[in-house]
Amino acid sequence: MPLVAGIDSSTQSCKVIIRDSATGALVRQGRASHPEGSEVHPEHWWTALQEAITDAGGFDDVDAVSIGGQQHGMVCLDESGDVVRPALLWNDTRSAPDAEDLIREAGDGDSVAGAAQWASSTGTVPVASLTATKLRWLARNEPENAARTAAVCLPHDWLSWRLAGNGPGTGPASLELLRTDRSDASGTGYFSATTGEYLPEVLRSTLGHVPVVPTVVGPLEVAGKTPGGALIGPGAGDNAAAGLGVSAAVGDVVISIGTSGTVFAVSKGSSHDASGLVAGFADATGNYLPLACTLNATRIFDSTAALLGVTLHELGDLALSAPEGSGGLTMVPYFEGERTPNLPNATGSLHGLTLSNYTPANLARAAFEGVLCSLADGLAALQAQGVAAQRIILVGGGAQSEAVQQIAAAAFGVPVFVPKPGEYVADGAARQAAGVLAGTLPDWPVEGVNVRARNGDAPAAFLTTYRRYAAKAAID
Ligand SMILES: Nc1ncnc2c1ncn2[C@@H]1O[C@H](COP(=O)(O)OP(=O)(O)O)[C@@H](O)[C@H]1O
Ligand SMILES: O=C(CO)[C@@H](O)[C@H](O)COP(=O)(O)O
Repeated sequence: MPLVAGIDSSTQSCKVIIRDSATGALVRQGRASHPEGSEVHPEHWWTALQEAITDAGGFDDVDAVSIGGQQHGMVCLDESGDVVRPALLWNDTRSAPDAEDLIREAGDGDSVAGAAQWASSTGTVPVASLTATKLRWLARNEPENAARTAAVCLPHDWLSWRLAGNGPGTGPASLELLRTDRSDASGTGYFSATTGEYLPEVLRSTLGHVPVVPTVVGPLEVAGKTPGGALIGPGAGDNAAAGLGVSAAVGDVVISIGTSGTVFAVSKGSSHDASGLVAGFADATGNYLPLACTLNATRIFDSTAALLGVTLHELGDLALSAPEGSGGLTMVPYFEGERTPNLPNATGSLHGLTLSNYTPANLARAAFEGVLCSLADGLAALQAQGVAAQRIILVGGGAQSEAVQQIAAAAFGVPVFVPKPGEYVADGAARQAAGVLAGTLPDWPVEGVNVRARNGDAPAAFLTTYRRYAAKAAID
């Protein structure tokens, strides 16, 4: 049977999965790390992709490949195809004032009217994560780099273009070969998920001119070919790819716990949340993907484990040894500022300390409860937009932790399904590649376990306490 490859070029690493296109059986896999930071030169992603492909045994026998990538990152190319400056990533908050300006401008000085206008035209109210706000930042702070920018694309678009043999020095004609898909384009702020069209007026008002942007190809269309002859699929934003990887259907809400925390659902209709909590993205199949994204997820576990001098596994054990509610400790995890709610300058906080509850176990549990409560707020925002949540599907690196699974079930108040450990973004990309080969998406099995909260399906009391302190953080 033909083999297909799926790639997840995420914030922290690059993962390659090779599967049998008919059965979905795992054949080989590989990975490589990305550098830290919210400003990264795309060449590092290309190097990591080469390493991960080699680690996975190469692509010589692979017939089709698709890439899922971290969303929103601003990749600027000059006329010759060279990268103009390091990419600003989704978690870089320096363009927060530009997001505010864009909202105010759309409402002729009235931010409420401006937010409604953005929600209606693009589906999403701008925050610092969106590519459009980064373009405005570039034009304002580095006008010479903005003027040199002949094309703008996203991490997955750029990697697909490199995989097709384009790159630095391939010239202006090669810029016309940039391809993307609707799911990733919908996270730029200069594309309407509803009409499927770019908004050149937004590009002009942010960058100062209209650059080349990747052509948007259909869900199973061929976007190019590798020099070795493998078909390149359209790819997708990583969240949309994860939706494909777990075969999410209407009624499922996927919660991904990685560097970002995301809460999203496949929906038949577009969403236009003027409050800005829910982004009105598109999915990778022709439907929509209303999504709430937080900036603070597994890095809170990483930093708490480092502080306590334990491994992540030990951190989970410690958390599970503490009582629900962490003995009265509450962590609001806005360590890196926050995107949902939109508080780019916020900091994290720890509340309810007493001499008796200040223990490693309570601190560990408070970190998990804080992150999962912030995602419960994202879930509530989706539900407020009319999304039905019959089941949560938990994915991402953090989902492998038993503490995350247990506390998620208590915080969300909805049955939780945890697919067996895997790389669901790369799997979704591989499933898309198989669809490109066959003309239709294959049905690949998704095995996993159901996790129920000990106290049934009512959200736990610690969520109420968390919300009180999170509201305080919003006022501060
Ligand atoms: N047992 C665990 N407990 C908690 N977190 C974990 C565990 N195993 C992995 N992780 C977290 O998973 C994260 C990586 O997840 P991943 O989804 O690959 O991230 P990204 O897609 O953002 O690069 C790491 O930051 C790590 O903290
Ligand atoms: O900004 C968003 C979604 O809007 C993030 O979900 C990024 O797409 C990064 O994802 P991870 O690397 O954390 O998986």
